[in-house]
This record gives sequence, C-alpha cells and structure tokens, in this order.
Amino acid sequence: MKLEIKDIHKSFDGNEVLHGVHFSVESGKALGLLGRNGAGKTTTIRILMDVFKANSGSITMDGKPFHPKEYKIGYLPEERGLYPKKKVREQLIYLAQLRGVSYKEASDSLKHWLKRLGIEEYENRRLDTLSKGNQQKVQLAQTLLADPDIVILDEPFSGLDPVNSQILKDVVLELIQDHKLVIFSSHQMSYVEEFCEDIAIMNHGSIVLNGGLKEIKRSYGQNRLVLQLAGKTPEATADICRQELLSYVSVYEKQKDRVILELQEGRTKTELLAAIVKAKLDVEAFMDYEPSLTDIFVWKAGDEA
Ligand SMILES: Nc1ncnc2c1ncn2[C@@H]1O[C@H](COP(=O)(O)OP(=O)(O)OP(=O)(O)O)[C@@H](O)[C@H]1O
Repeated sequence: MKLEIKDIHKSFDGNEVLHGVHFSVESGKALGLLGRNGAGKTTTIRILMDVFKANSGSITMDGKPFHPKEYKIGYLPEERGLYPKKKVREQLIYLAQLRGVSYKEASDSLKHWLKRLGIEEYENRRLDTLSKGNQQKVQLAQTLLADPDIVILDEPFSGLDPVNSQILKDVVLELIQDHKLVIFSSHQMSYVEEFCEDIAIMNHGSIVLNGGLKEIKRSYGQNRLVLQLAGKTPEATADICRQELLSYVSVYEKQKDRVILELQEGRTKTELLAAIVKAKLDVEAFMDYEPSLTDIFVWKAGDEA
C-alpha cells in the first residue's frame, strides 16, 4: 500500500495553517512526521483521519481516493481519548467491537496486547486508577487491538520509562516488519532515527524536507569531515586547521572533542588527508561527517520567523 498526501491546504477562520503539505508512506516503512510545536502535524493527521476536511489537495491510497473508513487504522491521537472511569477490558473490547471486531477476536487480541505491554494485571481496573505510563500503554493496546494495517502514532513514547520505551520500540519495529504502514509523529529524534526510513519535516505549515533519512544525512554530510587531534582541544584543533590546512578546509563547527571541517571548493578528501600527513598532525580520528537528525531538524526548522 502506498499512501500519498498531495498539496494539502487548510485554513481555520480564513487563516491558512497548511500550505501545500505533501509526502508519501508505504507499507513496511515508517515515516517520521516532524516539526516544531504548531507546525501542523496534528492538523495533517486529522485531515488524513477525516476529522477535518482539507480546503484543497488530495489523499490517495495506491492511486485511488483514500477514505479512512475503508481501512483498518490504529490511531494513537495526541489527545488520548479513553474513558477514565471505565474498566480497561470493558472499554477496549467495546471500542474494538465498534470497529467491527468480534467479541472473541477482541478478547484474544486484548489478552495478547495486555501481556505484550506488561499490563495484564490492570485488565479489570478503572483506567483513572492507573499510573500515567500504564494509561499510555492501555491507549497503545487500544490502537493495536484491531490488527490495523495503518498505524498512526502521535508521540507514543510520552510518559513511558526507559524499560517501557524499549517494549514499545520492539512493538513498533515488529509493526514495520509485519508490513504495516506506520506514521510516527514525535519530537524525540532518537526514536525517529531508529524506526523511520523516511522523514517529512514541517515548518509553519509547509514541508521543508522530505525523503529517505539515509540519503538526507548523506547529502547534508557531503564535503564535511570530522577531525580530532590527539591531546588537542577543539579550539586548538581549529586553530591548527586554520594555520596548516586553510587552502583545503574551513572550520564548520567545533564540537565536544572534535571539529567539523568543510572542504574548500574543488578540494577532495584525499588531498586533505595528504595535507594532514604532510603537516605531521597527530590524528586521533578522521572520518566523514554524518549529521544527526537533531542537527538536520535544527537547520531546517530552527529558524523562527
Ligand atoms: N481547530 C483549530 N482551530 C483553529 N486553529 C487551529 C485548530 N487546530 C489547529 N490550529 C492551528 O493550526 C496550527 C497547527 O497546529 P497543529 O496542532 O497541527 O500543530 P502540531 O505540529 O501538531 O503541534 P504540536 O507539536 O504542538 O502538537 C497552529 O497554529 C494551531 O493553532
């Protein structure tokens, strides 16, 4: 399955908040939908889920108009929507049945997910008597109960401790392996880096970067190299580079114990390496620079207009 979101515009009271949002996601892959607070992620997801209508643009699945009702979708919304006063089992079975799952199937699936998420003992407890993290896990069980083909997770890790985060990480990886189509919206870049083959970064209602994470990292790392000199601070290394290697590189950034260098126009990595050897610098590390997703995010979405 391939879901394509094309040129979505959305206004609230005449104020346009989405300006031509576009991205695509395929089964067996996860798309990381990223953006600062207010960038438009939740609005985009709500349009996808038919909670809101877009003013213009289209959403297609395998080339045909997409209607969420025709698919099994597990949606973990940003604002969690379970009944606090109702018992866990009672409400999850009820909600699964509303989505067309038989009592027997819902019951079996409930057992599976409560066990998988380590919350079996709370089956007959009222939701509001559970801790925040366990309530979050009940929400996740609800999202996955009807064995969805499309899984949309808005900040699924919020409130989870490291052990529970690990359980959820394994679950998300399994969903991807099981060929589900996963959209994952989060501010926690490390999770996005772990799961998502593709990313879409939104800023002020527009997509400012979209594509394969590996390719994006490669292109952002192009012409940049990491150099660490033995026993030298980054400041000292930067000074040495300016003195000895000026015609090859400029100092792009100083980091904790290393510097990021940018090759001068027309210079190659091999030439730089030869110059480093010629200058008899005591090299501790020299490698291609690969920016983190956080670096890329800050470059693309950090400019507050
Ligand atoms: N129902 C609404 N009526 C009016 N404006 C809205 C409505 N829903 C969202 N907006 C506006 O649309 C913009 C995008 O909001 P949205 O909730 O989609 O951002 P987000 O990227 O999900 O942010 P966050 O990371 O904080 O959840 C914001 O300026 C918000 O105020």
